[in-house]
Amino acid sequence: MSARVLAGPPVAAALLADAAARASRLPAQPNLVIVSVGDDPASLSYVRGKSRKAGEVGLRNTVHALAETTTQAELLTLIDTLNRDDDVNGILVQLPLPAQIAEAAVLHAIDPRKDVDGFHPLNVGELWAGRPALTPCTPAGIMFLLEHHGVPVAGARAVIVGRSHLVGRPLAALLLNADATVTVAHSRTRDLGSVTREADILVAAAGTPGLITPDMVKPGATVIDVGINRVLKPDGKGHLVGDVHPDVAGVAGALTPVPGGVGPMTVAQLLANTVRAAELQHAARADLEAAGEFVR
Ligand SMILES: Nc1nc2c(c(=O)[nH]1)N[C@@H](CN(C=O)c1ccc(C(=O)N[C@@H](CCC(=O)O)C(=O)O)cc1)CN2
Repeated sequence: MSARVLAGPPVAAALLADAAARASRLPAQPNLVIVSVGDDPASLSYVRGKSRKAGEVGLRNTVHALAETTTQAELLTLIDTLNRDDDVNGILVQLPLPAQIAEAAVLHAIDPRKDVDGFHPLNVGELWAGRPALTPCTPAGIMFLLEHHGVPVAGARAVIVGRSHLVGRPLAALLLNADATVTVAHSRTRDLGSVTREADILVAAAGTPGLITPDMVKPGATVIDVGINRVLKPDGKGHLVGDVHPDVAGVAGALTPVPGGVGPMTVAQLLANTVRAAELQHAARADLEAAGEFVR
């Protein structure tokens, strides 16, 4: 028997349709600013994809493509300008950044109300406290995908392989907030297979091609593959493969493909977060106006 395929694009389309409908009810089109630094081809391609999709759902957006040699001070100056601009609802800095720029300094500088990536410590703290927050896009997209496909989360044993700030850690908080019993495994976990075999929901986010093999999966489990690994196959061509070995399809109950699984959810969730940020900013302004406060 082969696992049910949890395809991303139709679910991403549903999320985008909802974001577009909510955006159309706002007094102004939400405005997203995307900042990239350097020439990494994959990053530039993700940025183009985000900008294109934003336009498709009716969001205003601007891309600042900065040179590889950009200094941290220059990037922080740009972020300060964007923070102060009331017409900007969302700010995203594409990762990774070149070595001369400290990622934490940049992510901490973004106004948490415009932090559509959900990486600012204030948003991270709210998420772990179980309160509403702007939430990192890949983990939030995975939760939407699970819900859309009717995968039960409450009471499920969830195992995440990978403890990154982009995926593993925030996804652990989201699954915990949704009443799953969560284990985070990583490169130092002993006997990884004995841990992963416990999982009703297994998330592979380690960045290691084919790490999860059929013997590591409980029969019938839902397996979410977050890996995006570019490898050279024997045919001499470059291919995109996940962290989950293809033979896992014979054991799992449901499986996300790579490509076409979690990746499209990341972009859709970014645009949903941008609309959410705009909604919250408009509501805060309306509250101030109702209280007779001066609003710029
Ligand atoms: N500031 C951020 N930087 C990065 C994030 C992020 O969420 N915020 N995530 C990743 C990259 N990423 C978005 O930025 C991203 C990765 C993959 C996809 C995607 O649609 N993948 C496709 C395959 C695309 C291909 O052929 O390369 C798929 O899986 O089907 C979208 C966005 C790191 N940086």
